[in-house]
Amino acid sequence: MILEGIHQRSIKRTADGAGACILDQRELPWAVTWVELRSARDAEIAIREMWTRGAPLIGATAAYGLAMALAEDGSDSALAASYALLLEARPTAVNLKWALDKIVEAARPLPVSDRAAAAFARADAICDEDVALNQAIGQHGLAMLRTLHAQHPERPLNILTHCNAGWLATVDYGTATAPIYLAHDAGLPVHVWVDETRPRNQGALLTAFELAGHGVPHTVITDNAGGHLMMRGQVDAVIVGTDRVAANGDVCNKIGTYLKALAAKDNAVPFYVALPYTTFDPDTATGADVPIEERPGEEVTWVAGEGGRIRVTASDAANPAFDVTPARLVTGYLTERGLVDRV
Ligand SMILES: CSC[C@H]1O[C@H](OP(=O)(O)O)[C@H](O)[C@@H]1O
Repeated sequence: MILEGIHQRSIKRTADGAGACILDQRELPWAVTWVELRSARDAEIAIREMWTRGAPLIGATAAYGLAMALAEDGSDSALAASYALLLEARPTAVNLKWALDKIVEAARPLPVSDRAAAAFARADAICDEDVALNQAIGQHGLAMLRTLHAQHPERPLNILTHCNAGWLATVDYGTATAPIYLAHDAGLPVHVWVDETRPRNQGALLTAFELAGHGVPHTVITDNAGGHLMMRGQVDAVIVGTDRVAANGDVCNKIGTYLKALAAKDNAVPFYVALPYTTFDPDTATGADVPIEERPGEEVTWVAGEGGRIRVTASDAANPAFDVTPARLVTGYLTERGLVDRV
């Protein structure tokens, strides 16, 4: 059965306060399965195997993972080992290192006996802040959508999005989806073209789940249809999330984003990137310097489906999980501080 999901917090402290609960997103939309993480290793596995994913949510999950490590062993050596373990879980989303560094900053100056409590409190604050950041992105995005809709008040606004940058990629609300949720709730008529986003289909499986749950009109499309729709004037704006924006404004995001940006440029469709400050990486000069995760080829040759997975080819497969969209193709960056044309 295909379920629908109204937005909610996608990560929570366990009832005993000693762990973290996450949704196992590999099961969506067929099942809503909450999983308890009880150690840094649990968190590392959940991130690496994409039980939980999305740049800000990866950061929040790693933050709790490091807090759990400190509860087990608060020593400097254990902290360093768990930091390294979690940092290696996935290389591209800068939020992972950002969150781990915040936990170290909060805990390391304290006596060993006080470190775990401070780390859990900081992880809680990272989650609360992410929700507020995304709500602010949503408000600024809503203003932008109102301006766009004023150009075509007679019909809904058609927005195209890629992958999942929704509440399932963050602690709540999402980044690219926050303006969409707020527009829908404010009565601004919107329709979303949802890129399926091969090979893991985060769009078809997760974004569709989210939008259906919120009652937002949407249509799932193949990744290759976006350019055609833009050429036919059926896309008013593209809004995507990001895993890392470099100092020069280059945007690293799910594989296929760059091709959408090229099509948008060619068809004069505004291309917006929604991000909180935690996804901006001033220490990485350009997109060329961002580590691009290479995931297992099996994600290309096997397809997840209700009741299991089917193999679609016996061939080898390459699976770069992200690409880089040059800043020159970005119309604007939708941040918690507003819509800016450069970062
Ligand atoms: C709001 S960040 C969402 C970002 O993360 C996704 O990657 P993954 O599903 O592999 O974690 C994708 O790049 C989204 O744009």
